[in-house]
Amino acid sequence: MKLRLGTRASLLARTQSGMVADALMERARETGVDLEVELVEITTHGDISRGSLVGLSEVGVFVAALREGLLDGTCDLAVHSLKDMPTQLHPELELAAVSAREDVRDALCTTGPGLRDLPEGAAIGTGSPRRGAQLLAVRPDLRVEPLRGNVDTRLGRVGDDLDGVVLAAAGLARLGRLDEATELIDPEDMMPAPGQGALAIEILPGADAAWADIVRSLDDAATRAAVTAERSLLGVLDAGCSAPIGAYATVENGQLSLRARVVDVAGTLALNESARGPASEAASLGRSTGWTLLGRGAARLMGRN
Ligand SMILES: NCc1[nH]cc(CCC(=O)O)c1CC(=O)O
Repeated sequence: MKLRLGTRASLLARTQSGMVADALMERARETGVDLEVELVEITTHGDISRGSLVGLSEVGVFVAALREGLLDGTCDLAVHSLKDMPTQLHPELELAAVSAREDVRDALCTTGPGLRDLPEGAAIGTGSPRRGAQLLAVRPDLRVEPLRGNVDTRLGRVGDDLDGVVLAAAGLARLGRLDEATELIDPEDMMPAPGQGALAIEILPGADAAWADIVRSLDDAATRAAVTAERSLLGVLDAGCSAPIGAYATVENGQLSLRARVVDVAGTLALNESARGPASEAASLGRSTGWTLLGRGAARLMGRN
């Protein structure tokens, strides 16, 4: 049978979607299921909008159009960067799989120097308040400049009007351009975004076809538990991918370790929390850590009240 996989049109999105399509066809071959997967490009509001992420009122703009494609039958499955998904799951869709995570770190791309040896006052591009604030926490002298556009456009500005840019290592890796990272920033210096580096595959719920089970077999339990904790925390803080919040969970022998950080956009104040517990309790661990951060003044730090 032939499946239509809905994807955003950017090179990164098509590359990620192509990897999922290949993985599905490989699994199908292994299990003797006849399966072909073709990419269907769907244009999203997020690809068109030019403003900074902060200016976008809707959380998950990158995701909404793909979901529409699923619901109106344009595609059978949709691949999203999990980082871009709203913390609330869609009530009419099934999150069938969370893929094994790529490198979760943020990558600093410069003409040579690392974060600690950039020249005084260097201009670093990022549209993310989370990245901007954490850059300033390490190097208060840096100039954080707004940055949008696809990976190629962003990298093209390094050594042009910017001294560097910060991008997700996962995106660079998938595009085969990880060698352009000057430094993979230690999560202690730059806590990644909740869900960074993982892909999500959504389908219409309850599909009992053989293909749906193949999609579900791509799920990586450890990654799912980790991102569940991170996203539950983000949900309690009532925030999305443009918030100055980092969270990073790992799972080892069924034990989940979660670290989280809320920063003010100036990078002068930060709240750090960590928690450990069974991976099976991922959601409640994330929520309770979120409540702890709120109790310590996270909302005020984010400029809410
Ligand atoms: N918000 C855009 C976005 N969503 C996911 C990724 C990277 C891939 C990933 O995190 O899995 C990116 C680009 C970036 O942050 O540099």
